[in-house]
Amino acid sequence: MLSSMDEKIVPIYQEVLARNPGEVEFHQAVREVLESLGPVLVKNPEFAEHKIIERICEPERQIIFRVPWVDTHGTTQINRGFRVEFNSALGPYKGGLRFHPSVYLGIIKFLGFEQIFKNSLTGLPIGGGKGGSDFDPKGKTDGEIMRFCQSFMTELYRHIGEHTDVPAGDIGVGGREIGFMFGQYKRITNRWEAGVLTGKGLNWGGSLARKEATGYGAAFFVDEMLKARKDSFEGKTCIVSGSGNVSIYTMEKIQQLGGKVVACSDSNGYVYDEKGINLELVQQLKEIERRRIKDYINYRKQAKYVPKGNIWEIPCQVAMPSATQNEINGKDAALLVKNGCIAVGEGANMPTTPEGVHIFLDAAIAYAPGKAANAGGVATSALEMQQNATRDSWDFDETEKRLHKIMKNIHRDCFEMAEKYGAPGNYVVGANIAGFIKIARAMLAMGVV
Ligand SMILES: NC(=O)C1=CN([C@@H]2O[C@H](COP(=O)(O)OP(=O)(O)OC[C@H]3O[C@@H](n4cnc5c(N)ncnc54)[C@H](O)[C@@H]3O)[C@@H](O)[C@H]2O)C=CC1
Ligand SMILES: O=C(O)CCC(=O)C(=O)O
Repeated sequence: MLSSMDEKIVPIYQEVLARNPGEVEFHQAVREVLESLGPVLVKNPEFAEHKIIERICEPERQIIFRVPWVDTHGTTQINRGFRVEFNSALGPYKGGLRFHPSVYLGIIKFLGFEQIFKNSLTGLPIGGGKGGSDFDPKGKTDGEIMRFCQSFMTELYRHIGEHTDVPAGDIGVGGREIGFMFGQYKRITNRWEAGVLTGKGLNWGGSLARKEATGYGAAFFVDEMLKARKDSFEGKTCIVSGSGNVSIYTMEKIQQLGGKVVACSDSNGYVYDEKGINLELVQQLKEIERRRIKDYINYRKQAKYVPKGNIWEIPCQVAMPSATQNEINGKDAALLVKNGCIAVGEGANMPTTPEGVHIFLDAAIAYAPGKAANAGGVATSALEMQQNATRDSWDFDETEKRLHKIMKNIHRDCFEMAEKYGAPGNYVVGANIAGFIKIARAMLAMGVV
């Protein structure tokens, strides 16, 4: 248990378990939020009276659809597509699309649920949603990726729009996939509607700094936590798991802030480079050539590759999990703390198991949950929507400056809310309550809908 759940909230959680059987990741995400909300109901009994928590736990709409496509051998393939439109109290549904073989409804619902609170924390007018497919992009040709994306959009297009629901990328969905989906949306609807997707290419409606935003934002958030403890990244040894979009730009910003990243990974293993990870090499291997991280050691003699290794065994002062859910378990968390880790910032969504979170909180290290630390990505997506709506485009520095300010504000709100609710330094409590209260007030104002 992270902490005990308020007795008024226990039946709500039990109802969530009964209504959503087998969706373990969704249960985990709901429980983590509900465990923080007891004191909020004491101060705001109207939230209980109007069943705000029960309503937030039930998606407004869940769409599941067939995605048929033809592979390079002429064989028909069938995948399943999802879009969960979770909560639109604060704005159009907003959240990424994940293409990964592990995707099923429970994963999309956990991500969509997290997204509601994260988007609220940004202070920008965006509701929460998430989507994706069990399609595996690994090893597919560009032609196969294009045909899959076109088929996916051939159903999704009728549910999305700049004022309705605005998807973006997540695991397995980057600039290439967003391009194919935008092209198909434009073709079907006969509309050049920039605001329907974010993460677009820079010469057709995308925003500078969106690609970097999640990673930069996560590093900014950790920098704020360190500053609150009169410390900084300067000279710190850091570990960043993954080697995709979030990981690469987390590493870049850590290096700019004076930290030294010594290891990163992919789903097959990790590389350790005592001289510091060479980012240009990782970008070349992963972003351009789409190769495995093990190839890194072919170009850096002192580096070593550990197949199936556990990256959290490497001693570090700052850990930033940036790959996938539940990648840090209780044992990993205990080892990190024992090895001298003083700060953990989650670039990924829910990368730490409940046991791991409990260990970080008990050890009183600076621990930032994903819904706060990785909010810079979706925040910059909202900035992309602002630029699209005004047919404007800002330069990199301007956009990064806005991102930085948003992350500082999220840090301040979480920090102050944790203090106000009697849990100083607990960013889990701070993020859950700060995110929840804004949505709850909006839902109350809008009546029973
Ligand atoms: N792209 C975005 O803007 C945002 C992404 N996130 C979260 O960040 C995480 C990473 O997403 P992206 O970087 O966008 O995806 P990506 O597809 O660009 O990269 C994912 C990376 O994680 C690695 N990976 C996957 N499973 C792994 C495992 N079991 N062990 C080690 N490495 C593994 C992959 O090899 C790849 O390097 C996800 O949890 C995602 O939900 C959160 C906020 C925004
Ligand atoms: O930019 C977006 O809309 C979504 C980013 C995302 O998927 C996330 O925050 O987990």
